[in-house]
Amino acid sequence: MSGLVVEGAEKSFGRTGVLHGVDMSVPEGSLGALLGPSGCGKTTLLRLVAGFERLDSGTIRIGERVLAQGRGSHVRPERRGVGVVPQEGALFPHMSVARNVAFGLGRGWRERVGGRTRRRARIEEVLELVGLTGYAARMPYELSGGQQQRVALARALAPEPALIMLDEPFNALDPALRSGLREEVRQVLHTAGVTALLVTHDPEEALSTADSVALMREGEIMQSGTPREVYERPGDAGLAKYLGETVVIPGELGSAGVECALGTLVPYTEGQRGEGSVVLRPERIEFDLADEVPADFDGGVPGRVADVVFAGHDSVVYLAVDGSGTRVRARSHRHPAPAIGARVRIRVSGEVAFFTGEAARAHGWETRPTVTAGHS
Ligand SMILES: Nc1ncnc2c1ncn2[C@@H]1O[C@H](COP(=O)(O)OP(=O)(O)OP(=O)(O)O)[C@@H](O)[C@H]1O
Repeated sequence: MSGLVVEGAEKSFGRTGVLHGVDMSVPEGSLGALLGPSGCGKTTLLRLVAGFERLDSGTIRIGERVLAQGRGSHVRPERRGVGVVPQEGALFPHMSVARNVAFGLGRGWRERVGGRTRRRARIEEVLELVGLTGYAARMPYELSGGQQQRVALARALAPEPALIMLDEPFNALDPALRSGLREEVRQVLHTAGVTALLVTHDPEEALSTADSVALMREGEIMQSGTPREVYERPGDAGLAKYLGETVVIPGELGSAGVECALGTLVPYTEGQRGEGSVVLRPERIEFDLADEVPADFDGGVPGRVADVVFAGHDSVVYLAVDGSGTRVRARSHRHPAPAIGARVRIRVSGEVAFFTGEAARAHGWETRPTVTAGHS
């Protein structure tokens, strides 16, 4: 295995502790995302891995090759075999695309093979990889923002690095371009088979692009896993809210499961017995119109449609649970959308999160609308 491994990384600037024992890994040939809100320490970790900053303690290695260990051992950035695609303005404006891409190719690449230099062949190879064959003679100002980022990626890939890091690479692009380029970059990295780390504060970007996600908060990795694992099984309420829309309702954990307004639900968390918060995704709340349910069906809880909001490809449906004063937000693909006032039976599919104490708090860094059950 020669993926990236970070163990116990600590870093302070003066008296300000920024990283507090970061453990993270990206398996060889995969794309990992380092995801967290602004100021949590992502750039600091990227700079430590690239060798632009020195560790206070901990280890950074690629496979068995140690790049940095504590304050003592520090391989110089140019010897690390780590490529970085910076945020924006990444290209040298006075150099052609070919010269930009060739920038990191040292002497070894001047050797001639079959009548042309390895350098020339490599430039063509990486430009083809990023879909820019024929652009070698162009100047950066002749390219769109998306094309410039693809050249920056080609430049980082050219010297065949052991690791490539992308620092918020899509930030400067308009949203319409972003998702297309993300998908292209994902494919280029997989085709190249290079180990890569995407640094971003955008949950959707991390979840849709990476093979694995490490969630950073205040200088610590709070949770790591596949995008599906961290989205479906967040480690606390704050992480749940940061990663997507949530429904939060009060509940109590007993021997049969969590008792709450939506019935007795099965928790995946190992919460303590007693009162706390049930946290789930709106798309896990399902409902049937009461007149479609057989009279003897007693699953779910009864309620009514309190409101319906058109959301393009689906609808947001607010459901009021009978006798509890609880209103929850669900999503529905029904056409036509259910009528306001319609009687329903509400069910929850799968397991839910149940958090108590500190884990139930939101930490105030969620980026998405939170729908806490209100009273109707
Ligand atoms: N050279 C430095 N000297 C002093 N403080 C620093 C230095 N670099 C970073 N910091 C501090 O470390 C903290 C983390 O910064 P960092 O840039 O790593 O966060 P980030 O998660 O990358 O944020 P962003 O997404 O906004 O770039 C911040 O409080 C920042 O002010």
